[in-house]
Amino acid sequence: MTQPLFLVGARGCGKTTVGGELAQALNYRFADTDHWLQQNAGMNVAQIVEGEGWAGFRQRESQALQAVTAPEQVIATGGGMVLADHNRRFMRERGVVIYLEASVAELARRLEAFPEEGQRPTLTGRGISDEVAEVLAARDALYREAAHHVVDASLPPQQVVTQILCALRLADAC
Ligand SMILES: Nc1ncnc2c1ncn2[C@@H]1O[C@H](COP(=O)(O)OP(=O)(O)OP(=O)(O)O)[C@@H](O)[C@H]1O
Ligand SMILES: O=C(O)C1=C[C@@H](O)[C@@H](O)[C@H](O)C1
Ligand SMILES: [Mg+2]
Repeated sequence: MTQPLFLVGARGCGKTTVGGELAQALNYRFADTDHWLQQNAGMNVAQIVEGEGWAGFRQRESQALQAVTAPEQVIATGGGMVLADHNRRFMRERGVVIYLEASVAELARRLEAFPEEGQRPTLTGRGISDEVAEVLAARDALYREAAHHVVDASLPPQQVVTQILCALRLADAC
């Protein structure tokens, strides 16, 4: 199997963290669309949104997705990558898409501990817990629609990696 692997899910579900460990386990390269686009723009997400609005950011993240997609690549996407129908279709057609599912409580706990405001400016103007609940309610169906596999992302990163390897039939002890 050499297809790119796309990790999707809400802010804080662990796409970046798990993606790096998954790439190591498979000896694949790792790319993160948020990191790619911030480097390419010379601005962080908050600065892009301030200058270009969310519409400008969304355009840049679609470009990032196209730019980093390659064989033997694990790709951590931004939490809103699935909003565009063309991104969902592109990921499903070009590779294997994995939804890292976690509860609102778990996501809010992680985001409160590690807010990284430069990369995660507010989406709704609400507090973290209310925002996570509102955004997940709106997007959960899109993550599921995009995904070939759903894994439990509330477990420690190595266990999430194992679940993914099992879903891909790349591990023996599942
Ligand atoms: N499986 C896990 N168990 C415990 N903590 C985790 C886990 N995965 C990630 N974290 C922690 O949660 C925080 C958010 O993780 P990460 O940045 O990987 O999420 P993300 O899905 O890439 O978010 P974003 O959509 O904003 O890019 C990090 O500080 C990370 O250490
Ligand atoms: O959930 C979202 O819409 C976002 C998640 C982050 O990964 C970044 O892509 C950005 O902050 C937007
Ligand atoms: Mg990330």
